[in-house]
Amino acid sequence: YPPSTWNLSAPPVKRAPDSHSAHTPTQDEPPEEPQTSLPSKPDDDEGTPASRASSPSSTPKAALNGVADSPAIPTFTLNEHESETQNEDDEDEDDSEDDLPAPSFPAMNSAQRASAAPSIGLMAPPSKSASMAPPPKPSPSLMAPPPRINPSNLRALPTTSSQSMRVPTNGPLPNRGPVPNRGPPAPNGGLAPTVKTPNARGKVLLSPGHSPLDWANLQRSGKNLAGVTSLLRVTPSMLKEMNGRKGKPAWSSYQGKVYNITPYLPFHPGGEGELKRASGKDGGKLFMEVHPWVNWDNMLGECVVGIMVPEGQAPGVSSLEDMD
Ligand code: HEM
Repeated sequence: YPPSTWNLSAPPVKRAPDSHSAHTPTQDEPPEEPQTSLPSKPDDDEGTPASRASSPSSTPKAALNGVADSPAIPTFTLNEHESETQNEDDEDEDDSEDDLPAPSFPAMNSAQRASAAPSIGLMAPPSKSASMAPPPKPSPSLMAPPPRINPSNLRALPTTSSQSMRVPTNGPLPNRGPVPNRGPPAPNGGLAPTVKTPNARGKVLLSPGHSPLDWANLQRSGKNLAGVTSLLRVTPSMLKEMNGRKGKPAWSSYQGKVYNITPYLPFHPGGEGELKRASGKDGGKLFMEVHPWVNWDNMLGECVVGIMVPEGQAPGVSSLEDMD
């Protein structure tokens, strides 16, 4: 830091108490003046020492006015390098340095200037409007939003095929419309069942102890639900006689097997009357029209009587292999 230069140009006697502050010399000046005088300083540094000494723009106006009018005001010059050069050359001529231009601040060899970019000293200071301007905004290219991702690219799974594989959850289920062959079509276009049942699906209110769970428990109870001691060869005439009337059991065939549906009548969710319609004959068609999703053989597995055989064959079946 240039204490020697300061001592040469700033009289300590008339210095203000806070004159040691670096900003003191410029406080007496209009704020615009340093900015107007500074631009000429780098050019002067590049010029010859003679031109710098004679150029009024080589020193701040404070120095020009202060030296002439008020020597008590410390002045500094931007030609610090020149002053130091002269000091090195003429160290003994301390008095002659009073005529030198005021030292620059900060000094050319100061840490402030050393830390700054080398080109700063050669660059013109920004104008007042430029110094007050906000920082430049990033270019639009930097502020561009990220590219939008097409939502269709996020889902690789096909939607149409997966949806087509789904079972409709709130739509009408297949074969859950009105029970066929049960009267004229409904006035509303067949959306509601024509059969008067306690609910829309034609289910009936089962008596206590006849729930599906009760039927399952009954099948596991080991009771003889078929009503026969051995599997029978059932002819069509035999099946027709077992229609549930006159104290006879109700038999019904399904896919070549004959079942005793009598014990299941009070458990049938569709009601006894509906189930009796299949008595004494093949009930497969009615069954499939109403509820093809129901597993007949599983529901009536313990009610198997025998297999259907052509008319004229001897009744009685001795083994299950014949049924399969
Ligand atoms: C003998 C064999 C049969 C068995 C094991 C059987 C079993 C069942 C079962 C488990 C249900 C309830 C279905 C459900 O909740 O999804 C049901 C309902 C019903 N069944 Fe049957 N059924 C048989 C024969 C029949 C026959 C022959 C008819 C008509 C001629 C019939 C008419 C109905 C009706 C109207 C319902 C109520 C509507 C419905 O649940 O969708 N069933 N049956």
